[in-house]
Amino acid sequence: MIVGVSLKMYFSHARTVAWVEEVAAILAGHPVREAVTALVIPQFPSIPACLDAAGDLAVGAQDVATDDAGAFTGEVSAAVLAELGCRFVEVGHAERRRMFGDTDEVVAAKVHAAVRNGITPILCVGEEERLEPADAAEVCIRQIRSGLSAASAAGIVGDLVIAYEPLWAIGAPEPAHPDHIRGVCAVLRRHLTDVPGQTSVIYGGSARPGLLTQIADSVDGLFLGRFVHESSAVRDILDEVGALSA
Ligand SMILES: O=C[C@H](O)COP(=O)(O)O
Repeated sequence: MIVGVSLKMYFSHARTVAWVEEVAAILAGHPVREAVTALVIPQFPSIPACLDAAGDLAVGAQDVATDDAGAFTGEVSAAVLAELGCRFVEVGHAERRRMFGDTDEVVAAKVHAAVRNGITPILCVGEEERLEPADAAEVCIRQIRSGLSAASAAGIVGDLVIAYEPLWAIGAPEPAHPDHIRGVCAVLRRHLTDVPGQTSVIYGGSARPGLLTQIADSVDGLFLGRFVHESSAVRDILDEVGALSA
């Protein structure tokens, strides 16, 4: 099970590090600590301090450059993220696609940059408007094929996490209905059996404690945001993982 958290741009640096220290302590004392991949994705400047405080928590980045080095002012390369110790990088989040112009081509180049530097991409996919699960899955599969196209053309195989995040459920009062999530993610999982490397499907979009229990047969974990800003909510989710595996 993957329990991933993006802190987006919500916290100060001090609060980010304090949150990571709290969650690292919760994880260290939890019986499922060896059965989960728990990861936090802070803002770029907080990454080194988070790595120092993370314990068994993995640390990721919220975005990555398409190129590894050169005249790309303001960008952050996968090479440097790998050098620091980041194991994951988020690519193609809806907010990046919508607000910062990350096209399908850019997303594919960023996935390629991550995998050629040994970092696992968390490729975010999801439909914009509410659709039936089969139609939503079709949109997502198209985004997955496109997102993997550059890495595949280069013959690079690496681990891959697909974050299924229907856009209408991000920042919403409620997550998508469990039946919808299960319907889409089951199709995505079947599709990924043909993709080389270790693949996982996690759900994000107003995810919170209690959801995993309802969708655990169809997902490999959660991608969380606002609803774990209180670190104790991470303990609740780890407890769910424990109950599910009991
Ligand atoms: O990266 C996380 C997702 O976009 C979900 O965020 P949210 O749970 O705050 O809606």
